[in-house]
Amino acid sequence: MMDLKLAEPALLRDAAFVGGVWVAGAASIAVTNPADGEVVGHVPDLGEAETLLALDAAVPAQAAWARVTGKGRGAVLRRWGELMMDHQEDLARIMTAEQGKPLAEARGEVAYAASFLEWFADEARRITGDVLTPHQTDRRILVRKEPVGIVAAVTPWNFPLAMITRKAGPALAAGCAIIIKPSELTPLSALALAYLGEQAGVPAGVLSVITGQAAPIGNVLTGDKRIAKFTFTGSTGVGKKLAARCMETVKRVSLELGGNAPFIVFDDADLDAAVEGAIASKFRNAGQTCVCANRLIVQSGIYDAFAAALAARVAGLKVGPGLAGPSDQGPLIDARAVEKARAHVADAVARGGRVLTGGAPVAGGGTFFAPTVITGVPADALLCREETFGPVAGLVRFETEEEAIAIANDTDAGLASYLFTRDYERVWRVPEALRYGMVGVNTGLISTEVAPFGGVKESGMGREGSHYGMDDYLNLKMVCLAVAG
Ligand SMILES: NC(=O)c1ccc[n+]([C@@H]2O[C@H](COP(=O)([O-])OP(=O)(O)OC[C@H]3O[C@@H](n4cnc5c(N)ncnc54)[C@H](O)[C@@H]3O)[C@@H](O)[C@H]2O)c1
Ligand SMILES: O=C[C@H](O)CS(=O)(=O)O
Repeated sequence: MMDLKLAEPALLRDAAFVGGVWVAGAASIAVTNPADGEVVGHVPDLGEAETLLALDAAVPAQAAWARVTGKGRGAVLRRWGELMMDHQEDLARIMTAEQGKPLAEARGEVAYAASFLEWFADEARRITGDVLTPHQTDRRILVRKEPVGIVAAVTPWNFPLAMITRKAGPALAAGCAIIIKPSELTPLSALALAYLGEQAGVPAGVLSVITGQAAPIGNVLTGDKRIAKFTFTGSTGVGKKLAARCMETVKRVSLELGGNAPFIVFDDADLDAAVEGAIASKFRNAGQTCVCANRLIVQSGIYDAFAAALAARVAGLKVGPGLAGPSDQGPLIDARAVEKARAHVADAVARGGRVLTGGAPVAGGGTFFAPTVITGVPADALLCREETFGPVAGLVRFETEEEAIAIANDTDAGLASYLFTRDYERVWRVPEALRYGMVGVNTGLISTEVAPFGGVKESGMGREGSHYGMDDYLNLKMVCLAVAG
């Protein structure tokens, strides 16, 4: 088993957090490092029974938590975020070991994840309602905002901490309780987060983290009527299936699903800025982010210069295990991810694409794939139709702005999109024409706790982060009072 060299070894948990109790369970699941297959730790293989225990504990705990003042709830969230930053290095080492991202990226994610707890610590005291102008002189109308109740959350492996705090932050700020099923690939980060939440003063039952087989746990989280809201971050296919099941008990549902981001470079773009933006957007987390540039759509006049400059930068990216020293890119999460990247490259080449750099798995073990640039990619290649979720940049050529927008919008996804131009009218015109939840203009990095994150079309519903992020965890209650006229 790996020695993570943690300053606080207790952060590496081998038990799940069920209703305020650390539960070991009969069987366990090994968590392995994608860089070399070494065992990082073990977590309990829990199921329906333990999920019901968490839910039984959540019912009274949530009622009590909702009676705490917003200021009181905010103080616990703020302390939780502070403890995350106090343990930033340990949390980053656990994350890199189980997910693979370079240590510098993992440190960044710890800070990004903590920023949601800090943000929603403040939102907790700003939950306000309305007093409306009545329709009759003998009536008074109020609108209250109340916590939805018990929340179930299912989260992915690619951002093992941030995708949890982006939900737990607003949920606890609103006065909800939350039961989280993290990805079976990265449960150790989630359990370390729960350990710090307990230390921060999150009451027993308000937070549970259940590890184990997805289906039996998910059946309770999507089917039990005591759960008022279900929030999912993950692939579009799984999200659709789970959301459908939630409708049997008409739960509130928010979905953060897959993307297929266009990255449009116009002739008038700043070439260096566009190349750096493409590196930041395409190759962060080895291309395994939902907002990665998935199609680089480049105008003819700048195409060759952009392709050459991008390929030169990509060829210089250092690939290696995240805990073995500085690197720009770690392994992909598993062999299936490597195969998907390989298939997308093969399809693009079969359709006339030319590999300028990379194009294949890196020899020598682990699930490393060389950062890749391919030119001459047709807009209907697999690379453009599917979310690659790997370090492969395919360049599509276009002539006119109308053509670029048509190519960009030709997908069922609608999460993130990007454009690089120095034409100030185009800066307004093109974002208005793009059918996406988010648009980056002259930047490849758009994610922040202060802005609403989310998609349209089949990329999901609801928003996470910003004051908008509270809406999914609050119900509106109208009160109509008869008073003497
Ligand atoms: N929009 C966003 O904010 C966002 C953020 C991160 C990742 N994603 C998307 O997530 C995907 C990658 O993450 P992934 O591979 O973990 O996705 P995934 O859908 O395979 O898994 C996501 C979660 O769902 C769980 N799950 C799978 N089947 C289940 C079932 N039957 N019942 C209950 N839970 C079940 C998994 O265990 C995991 O915890 C990509 O498509 C990416 O775009 C989107
Ligand atoms: O993968 C999706 C995440 O939301 C990525 S980000 O760090 O929020 O951009």
